[in-house]
Amino acid sequence: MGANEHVAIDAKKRYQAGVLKYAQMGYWDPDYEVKDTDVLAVFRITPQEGVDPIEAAAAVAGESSTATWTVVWTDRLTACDKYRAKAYRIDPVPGQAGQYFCQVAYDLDLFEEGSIANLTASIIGNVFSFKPLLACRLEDMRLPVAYVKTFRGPPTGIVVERERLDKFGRPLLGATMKPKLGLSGKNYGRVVYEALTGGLDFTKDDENINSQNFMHWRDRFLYCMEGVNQAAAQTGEIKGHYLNITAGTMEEMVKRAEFARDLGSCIVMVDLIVGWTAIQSISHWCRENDMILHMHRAGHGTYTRQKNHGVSFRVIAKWLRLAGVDHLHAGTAVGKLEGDPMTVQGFYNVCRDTVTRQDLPRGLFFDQDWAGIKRVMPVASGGIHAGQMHQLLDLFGDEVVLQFGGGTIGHPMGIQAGAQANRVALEAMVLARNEGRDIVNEGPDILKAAAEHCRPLRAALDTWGEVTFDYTSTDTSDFVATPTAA
Ligand SMILES: O=C(COP(=O)(O)O)[C@H](O)[C@H](O)COP(=O)(O)O
Ligand SMILES: [Mg+2]
Repeated sequence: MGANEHVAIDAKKRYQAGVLKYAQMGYWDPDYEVKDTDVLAVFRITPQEGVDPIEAAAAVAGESSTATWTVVWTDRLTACDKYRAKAYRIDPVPGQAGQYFCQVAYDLDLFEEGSIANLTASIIGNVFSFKPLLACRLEDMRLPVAYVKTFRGPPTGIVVERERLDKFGRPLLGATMKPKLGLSGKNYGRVVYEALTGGLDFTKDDENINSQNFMHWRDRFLYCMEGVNQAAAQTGEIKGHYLNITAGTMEEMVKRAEFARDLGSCIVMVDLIVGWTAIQSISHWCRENDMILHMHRAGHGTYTRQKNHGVSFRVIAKWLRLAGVDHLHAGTAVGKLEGDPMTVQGFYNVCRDTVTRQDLPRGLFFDQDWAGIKRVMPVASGGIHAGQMHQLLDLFGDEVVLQFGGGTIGHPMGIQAGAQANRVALEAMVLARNEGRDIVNEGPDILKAAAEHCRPLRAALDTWGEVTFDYTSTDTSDFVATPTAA
């Protein structure tokens, strides 16, 4: 390696035709002073054998901002010194030979206001396929206040959602319809009705239910809203069903959203796979129409789970808060799907904080000021049951929707009993916590005591009490000695 390979080349030679190292082109600047208005990103890079890590970091900065593989004289027609992103820091990943965290600063002028599509086209546009890197992962971002303010964020937010629902001081309860596919509209609506009358606040379409032949979307909407309205009338509580409006075109999504609104639904749902622009459009629609927007993160595991390559879910959560969702699936830690407890708590902080603080054991590299945009209600869903209520309340607190799909509908005494078991378990645990009891250690006893007066809860504990999903987590912190266990 030449002595000056990391130093930006002399101004006179800088724009001569030919190939220079990215560091020599000015994309590595260890003395760079980060500005409050800069967009910051931290990437985990694994350079190929023999590739200099600093040059790899400079290449990431270059290819995610202005550079290409060779010098171009047209740089000189631009404010290129400003527009060039700067890799300014590189650290070996603790305990992972060959991996480095590199930090890159981007000038605010590089980004269009209010467009996640534009942000992502730069930050994750090309670099993840770059040949000198074996792998690359976007670990975290710091979005400056000036940039955050160009987004409208969640249309409803946690405070207004609770006011509309008139429910306070406890997590909300939901259930995903099962089986995921195949029910007719009438049977489906019956499941909604049973679950809501049993004590849940919400029921939910599954990610892959749209408008298949066994149940067209209008049937689903009509029967679900009949269930919602009947349950609300019978219980005296406000109820909702997340009507999934995911469809093949934006026009069709809006058509379905309008029908949901006209039927009196308080909430609609989309899947992450509809894409950033569609999410922002439907978020604006929800704001105009006073609707809560539920986001199912379908598909995320394809690129968020493996630590060496992809995009961390904490970054996806940040983008989704800007794009404007009210509910976001953010993991359970104890359930059937990937989720290291502290890593998952980091996702929850991104959703719920007014200012998120740097917290390396939870995977948060930066302080993030949310500049007053509303907070997102995280959703814990995926293989959870009443027997885990103490763990869920301890891990996530009150501002969360706890969603038990199989853990409601699979109850041996029926769906309504399944919902009752969850509501009683939740209320018993919230009461115990409020009385100052140690719910982590006493949780199983608190549940047993509540079950003495509630046969459905007893049956739930007998059926699922011993069910756990004890597997090693993949997406764990690099800054704690041993991965945390639930
Ligand atoms: O259908 C379910 C859960 O059903 P059940 O409660 O029967 O397991 C959801 O799609 C998952 O929660 C998604 O996972 P995540 O929330 O992690 O994105
Ligand atoms: Mg599902």
